[in-house]
Amino acid sequence: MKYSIYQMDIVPGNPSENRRKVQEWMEEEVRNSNPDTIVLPELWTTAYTLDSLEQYADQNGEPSKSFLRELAKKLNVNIIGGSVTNKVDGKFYNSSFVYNRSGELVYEYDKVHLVPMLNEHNFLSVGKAVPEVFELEGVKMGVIICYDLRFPEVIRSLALEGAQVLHIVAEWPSARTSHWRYLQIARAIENQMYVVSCNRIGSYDGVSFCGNSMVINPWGDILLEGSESNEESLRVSLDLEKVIQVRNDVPIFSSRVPHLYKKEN
Ligand SMILES: O=C(O)CCC(=O)C(=O)O
Repeated sequence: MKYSIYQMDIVPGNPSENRRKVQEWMEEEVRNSNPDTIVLPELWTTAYTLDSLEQYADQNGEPSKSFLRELAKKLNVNIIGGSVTNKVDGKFYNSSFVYNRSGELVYEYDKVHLVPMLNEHNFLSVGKAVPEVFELEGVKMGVIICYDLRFPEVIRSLALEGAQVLHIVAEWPSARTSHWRYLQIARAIENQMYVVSCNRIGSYDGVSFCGNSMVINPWGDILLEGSESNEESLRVSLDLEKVIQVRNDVPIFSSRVPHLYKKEN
């Protein structure tokens, strides 16, 4: 499966300008490298303009859903649609939408781990369910949003449900770049899955974001890594046989002893 990742800078509080940027980039990217799947970053329509949610957030996923659906169909490409702020039943969520190349909404997820360092609880609601597995081109995969990366239990559940690829859409700050990099490598090794991440670059409100979007194979090797501060298209092909090979070589899943693990509340 061929991927293109858009490590983009985001214009704060300007959804139509960000949609214009994304559309232009996608059209050029599909023309130049014909990927199967495209990945966008977290909150790519607005950046972290959480104090203006009423003004800029989607309503019931619109217009982002229509925008992504039409592009997926027109360009014949799967889209892991980063995430957007989204108002549903009077509450705001940080929501991710996944479309297949026929323009079908394959999966949607509202971020469940809200970030205390960004006061997300003051603005956003917790999603109702942890991430679940979906399929693109017959491959089982998952998507998480930024801070979710710190919660290995959620990613383990995806692996146990059969996910072979984990996507991470993010606005991860430069202040914690080392956590961003090491946690992704750890998640790839411990779950023996590909990790494909898309982080923004640039800054907003005094916070700079670290880029370093990554593709890591199930052995923990970094196949590709973005720069810290440039807008870039990152391109890679995933060999999914590698997942099976690593899981055979070091068969951690059959070594688990779940009956001995403590049940969590
Ligand atoms: O966990 C972190 O250090 C960053 C998380 C974050 O910025 C986010 O979830 O948007």
